[in-house]
Amino acid sequence: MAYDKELAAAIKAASLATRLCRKVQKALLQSDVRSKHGRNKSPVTVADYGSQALVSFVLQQEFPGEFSLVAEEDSNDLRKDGGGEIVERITKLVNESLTSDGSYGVSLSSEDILKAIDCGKSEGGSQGRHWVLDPIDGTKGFVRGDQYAVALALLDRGNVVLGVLACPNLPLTSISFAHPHSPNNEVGCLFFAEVGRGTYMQPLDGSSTVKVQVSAVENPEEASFFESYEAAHSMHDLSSLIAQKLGVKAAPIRMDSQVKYGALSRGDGAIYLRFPRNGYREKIWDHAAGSIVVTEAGGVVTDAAGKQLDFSKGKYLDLDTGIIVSNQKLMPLLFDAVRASLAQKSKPQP
Ligand SMILES: Nc1ncnc2c1ncn2[C@@H]1O[C@H](COP(=O)(O)OS(=O)(=O)O)[C@@H](OP(=O)(O)O)[C@H]1O
Ligand SMILES: [Mg+2]
Ligand SMILES: [Mg+2]
Ligand SMILES: [Mg+2]
Repeated sequence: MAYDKELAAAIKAASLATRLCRKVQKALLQSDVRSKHGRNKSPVTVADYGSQALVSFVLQQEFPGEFSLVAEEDSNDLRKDGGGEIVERITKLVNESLTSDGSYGVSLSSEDILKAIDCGKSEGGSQGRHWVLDPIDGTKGFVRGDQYAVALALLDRGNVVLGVLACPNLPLTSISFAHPHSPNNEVGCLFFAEVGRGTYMQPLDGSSTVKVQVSAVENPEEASFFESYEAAHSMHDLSSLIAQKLGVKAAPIRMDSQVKYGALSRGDGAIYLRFPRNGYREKIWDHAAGSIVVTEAGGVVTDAAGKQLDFSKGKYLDLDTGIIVSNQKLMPLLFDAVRASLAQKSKPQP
C-alpha cells in the first residue's frame, strides 16, 4: 500500500529509540536531566537527544535525499560550553544502539550526532512530506520512572498518514479500572496506524500483532477518562466538571504523554480531555502520532469547538481551547458537556 516502506522504517526507528530510552531510564542519574533554556525550563535528558539522533539517522538512511523532519529537540544547549561530556554520552548510547541492531555498520561521531539532531529543524507545512517526531513524549514521566512514548508520524500534504507510538512502560493488557496495574503485567507496547488501514498493537519485540478498536461504551456513566498527569498541563478542575456533567463515575486515569492515545485506541478508557492553561500553544509532535492511532481505531479527535486538528500549519496546532478524544457514540454528549462547562467557567463567579 501507499506508505508500507515508510511504516516499516518508522517502526524500526521507534523500536531502536525505545531500546536506548529503556537503558537510560533504568540507570537514570540526576545529572542526565537538564533544563531547557528559556520557556518553562522543561526537562530534557540524554535519552531525548539520543532518541532524536537515532530516529533522524535511521530515517535519513532509509530515505536519502527526500527528507524533512519536524522534531522537538535541537542541539543549541549541547553546543554550549560544558556540553561536550553529555554529547559524548549521547554519542556512545546511539552507537551502542546501532551496533546492537547491526543494520547500518557505522559509528557516528559527536558532530554526526549533533547534525542528526538538528535535521529535525524543518517547519513542516501543507506541501510535500514531513516526518514529525517527539523523541520522548512525557519526559517528566520518563524521569519519574513512569509512562512516556516515542512518537513518530508522517505528514503528507498536511495530513497525518501514518503514526507509530512506542510505549515502553504500558502493560500489554488493559490498564482500565477493571484490571488495575499489576506488577506481574508485562510492559512495552508499540501502536501503529496507517491511513485507511486501521490501528495495530505489538509487544515491543514485534513477536505478535493485534488490531485494536476504541471502546464501544455508549453510556457515559460507564466511561472512564484520561488526562495529563501534570496538573500544569491540563486543567483538572475543568475536566472534572465535564465528567460530572456527563455522569462519568470512575476517577480519572492520569498518565503522562501520548500513551493516553494508545491506551484509548485499545479501549482502556473512552475519553481523553486536554485543556492547557491560557496561552499554551500545542505542538504537532505532541498529537500527530497519537491522533491517527485513535482515529484509525475508530475514535474521534477534535478541538473544543469540534474541529479536526490541523497539522498543516507548521510546528504549532492552531486550536480552540483544548483537545477532546472519544468514540463516535459518546462524542455528541461529550461535546455538549464541554460547551456547557466552558460557558459555566467563563461566567463571573458571584
Ligand atoms: N504548560 C503546558 N501545558 C500543556 N502541555 C504542556 C505544557 N508544558 C509542556 N507541555 C507538553 O505536554 C507534554 C506532556 O504530555 P502530557 O501533558 O500529556 O503529560 S504530562 O502531564 O506531562 O505527564 C510535553 O511533552 P514533552 O516535552 O515531549 O514531554 C509538553 O510538550
Ligand atoms: Mg519536552
Ligand atoms: Mg511531547
Ligand atoms: Mg518530548
